[in-house]
Amino acid sequence: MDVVAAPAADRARAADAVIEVRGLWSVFPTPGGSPVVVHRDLDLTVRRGEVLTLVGGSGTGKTVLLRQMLGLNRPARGRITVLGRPVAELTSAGAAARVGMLFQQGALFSAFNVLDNIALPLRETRAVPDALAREAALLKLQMVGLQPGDALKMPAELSGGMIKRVALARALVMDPPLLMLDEPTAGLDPDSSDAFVALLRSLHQELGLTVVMVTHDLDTLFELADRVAVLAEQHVIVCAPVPEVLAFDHPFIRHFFLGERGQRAMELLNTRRHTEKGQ
Ligand SMILES: Nc1ncnc2c1ncn2[C@@H]1O[C@H](COP(=O)(O)OP(=O)(O)OP(=O)(O)O)[C@@H](O)[C@H]1O
Repeated sequence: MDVVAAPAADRARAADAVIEVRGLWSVFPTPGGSPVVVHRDLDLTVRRGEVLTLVGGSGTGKTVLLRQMLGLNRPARGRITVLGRPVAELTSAGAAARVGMLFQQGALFSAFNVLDNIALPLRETRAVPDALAREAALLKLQMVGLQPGDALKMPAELSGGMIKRVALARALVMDPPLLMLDEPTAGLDPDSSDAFVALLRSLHQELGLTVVMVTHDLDTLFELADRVAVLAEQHVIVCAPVPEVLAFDHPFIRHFFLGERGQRAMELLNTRRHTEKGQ
């Protein structure tokens, strides 16, 4: 029985995987010195429907890994598949229909108004008439909590929180099943950050998205993450729900989660959960 059951379980797990990273090596040359190995034989699986958060010390290669999972950086060695296909295919036209990306700074085009920024990925594919692209962009504008009256505003007129929302609407305009977020709350004040996290949480639930997120912000992590992948010593040392990660004995984990900052964030989260339960 076991002989038959094992491959079936493997197949089920593989079908559940939205991103698979196997045996990844990232190596960068240094001027005049020996090359820097950022990732060494790194494995990671992102499961359908989860919010997976990447954490690690500065320079451990979180952004490089995110860029590789988008097909923007080529690894020195290893295999990455996204939605069952080699990641290299993501650089082709129409990739925005499979993966939406929210870059750290929002990265809006300053010469385009809000609506045109959101519609851009749809227009680039030339797959739909312009009127439909505008309609889809307007729908996404409202989905991220902006008003129709914001459509004609220019990026320079927007607050930091609004820029993030426009960038999120653009990332979602082609209804991709997978969303990547690089430091989604960086640069936002605490209120805007809380509001943006609440928006991400409700969109994740409503749209059934799979989300990969890099963040240093513990409030954001505790609110959103189903699992946390910790990068250290050039690979993923643990990938699990927060309680299991906390039980993993490693200096980075102790410093990141259990230092003063981590204790504060956890207390805040527990108080919030307690209040929500009482309502
Ligand atoms: N194109 C490149 N050429 C050379 N080195 C690079 C390149 N891109 C990244 N690196 C190096 O790879 C390492 C990992 O960088 P990365 O930006 O992924 O770190 P990170 O974990 O995101 O750090 P942080 O938390 O500080 O943003 C760094 O040492 C960086 O200098």
